[in-house]
Amino acid sequence: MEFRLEDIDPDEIERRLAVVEPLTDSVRGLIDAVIRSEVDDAVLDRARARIDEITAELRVHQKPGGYGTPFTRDLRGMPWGNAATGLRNPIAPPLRPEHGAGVSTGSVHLGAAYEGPGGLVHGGVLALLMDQLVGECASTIVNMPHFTGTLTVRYLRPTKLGRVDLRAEVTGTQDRKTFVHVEVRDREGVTADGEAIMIRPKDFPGRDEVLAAIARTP
Ligand SMILES: CCCCCCCCCCCCCCCC(=O)SCCNC(=O)CCNC(=O)[C@H](O)C(C)(C)COP(=O)(O)OP(=O)(O)OC[C@H]1O[C@@H](n2cnc3c(N)ncnc32)[C@H](O)[C@@H]1OP(=O)(O)O
Repeated sequence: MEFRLEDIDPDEIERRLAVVEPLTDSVRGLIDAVIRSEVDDAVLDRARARIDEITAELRVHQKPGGYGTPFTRDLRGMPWGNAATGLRNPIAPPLRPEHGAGVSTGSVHLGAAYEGPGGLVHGGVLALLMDQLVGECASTIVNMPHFTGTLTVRYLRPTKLGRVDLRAEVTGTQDRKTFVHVEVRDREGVTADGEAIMIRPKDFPGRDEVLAAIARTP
């Protein structure tokens, strides 16, 4: 877990998102089209060549490693490379969690890119989404970043591709540990649930900046 302060204002965040969110959405569309296209091999070959050209163009100037977790002085997070929520990550569905009193929720549309057994959501994808939501739930409610120490998942019945809703709730805290219950539903009801033990790490890169930003936020 590495946090990095990036001192930009809300207008600059919106400006960047106005450019990258449509790009990310286009690539999500591309991923879905590659999986489901039934065009002939020549068309697929031409598509590959054009995609390779675009990839080369984007690689001219790149960050080393991952995108990281920048945040602003007023603690607005920009984890745009995150595998579950990243607004610059076409692999992310993306989950957009909302946080209330002790509860976090989020809904996603899981299409062909998230399939495990035919027509059903991959169990690892559900664990990914649960992991993210319990992480944000514990971090937001206790107001400090938390790592997942243990996440136990019970797959109760198959989850159909399509709309999936998640809900996480803090059930207790003990020193640096926060306990979170999480549930997943498809259109027919609960399909999986989980229990997480979230740990507030003693130290992590950017900790002092995060603490200063928390102190500044009302
Ligand atoms: C608004 C403010 C926020 C700002 C906004 C930020 C938002 C931020 C959102 C982040 C959202 C991320 C969402 C993605 C969630 C992931 O994906 S996190 C990535 C997956 N998890 C990991 O990589 C964790 C890897 N493990 C570790 O780094 C370390 O083992 C840990 C978990 C930090 C614990 O290390 P530690 O602090 O040295 O632990 P330690 O002192 O040995 O033990 C402390 C206590 O925890 C218990 N414990 C330790 N390890 C475990 C374990 N694995 N399982 C259960 N219990 C354990 C110990 O038994 C001990 O309990 P007590 O004896 O006190 O009762």
